[in-house]
Amino acid sequence: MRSSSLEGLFISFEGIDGAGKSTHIAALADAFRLAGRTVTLTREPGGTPLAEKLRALVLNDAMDPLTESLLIFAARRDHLVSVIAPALDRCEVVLCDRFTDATFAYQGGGRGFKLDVLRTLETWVQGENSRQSKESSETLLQPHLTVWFDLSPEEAAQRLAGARLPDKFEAQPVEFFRRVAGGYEDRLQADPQRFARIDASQTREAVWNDVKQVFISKGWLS
Ligand SMILES: Nc1ncnc2c1ncn2[C@@H]1O[C@H](COP(=O)(O)OP(=O)(O)OP(=O)(O)O)[C@@H](O)[C@H]1O
Ligand SMILES: Cc1cn([C@H]2C[C@H](O)[C@@H](COP(=O)(O)O)O2)c(=O)[nH]c1=O
Repeated sequence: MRSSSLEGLFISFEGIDGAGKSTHIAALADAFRLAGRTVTLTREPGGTPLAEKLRALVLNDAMDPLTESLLIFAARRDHLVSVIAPALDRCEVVLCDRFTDATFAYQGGGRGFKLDVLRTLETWVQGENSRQSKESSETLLQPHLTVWFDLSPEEAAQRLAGARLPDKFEAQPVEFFRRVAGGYEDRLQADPQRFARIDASQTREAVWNDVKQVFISKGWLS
């Protein structure tokens, strides 16, 4: 496979827990490497030593939604300035397992936390000197593409049942994940050009074909 562009590419992967993101991110990384690109494979919350410490708190400790949102955005800021922005400046492909859409979906949709506060945090964290060379400080640094693995909460719960010990979010009821999915839908409606929605209820092979097709149609893989 050949990649047609040597611009930095920032791609995020989203979906409720168990939707099947992780299954395909590693395969995409391989496809981009085969195309001659350098890939930074990372995740949120996490991706730096500091952000991974914050991840452990967010995934395991009880806290109110504002505390949770502040910790997630603090982790994101550290991740952006020390990993994502430098990789984009080196024209790498950044594949990020979750990004800010997850905060709007989980904290905004799932927890019902104030969207205006999340928007303010998004502007602070992604707007200020996130990237040195290309973007102006007034532009929010957002993924070029967000791949949303769309799966019903019931199917996702079935896939996760017995697969691993559930963390704080995975232990939430189906109704929570219905609200999370609603949060993703709202983000897609607000910025449809950025999103590729994948029917994640298909077989692994069919999902992979759909994911690959999205990247081929953009000219990023062939
Ligand atoms: N298309 C599929 N059909 C059936 N099972 C699948 C499919 N894709 C993935 N799985 C299985 O579902 C489970 C969840 O997949 P995976 O870990 O990739 O999801 P995820 O979206 O990364 O979840 P999380 O965000 O919670 O880490 C795994 O056991 C995986 O093997
Ligand atoms: C980025 C982000 C994540 N979360 C939640 C979503 C998941 O339940 C976990 C991360 O686990 P994964 O196995 O790595 O997907 O964290 C969140 O609530 N808010 C966020 O912004």
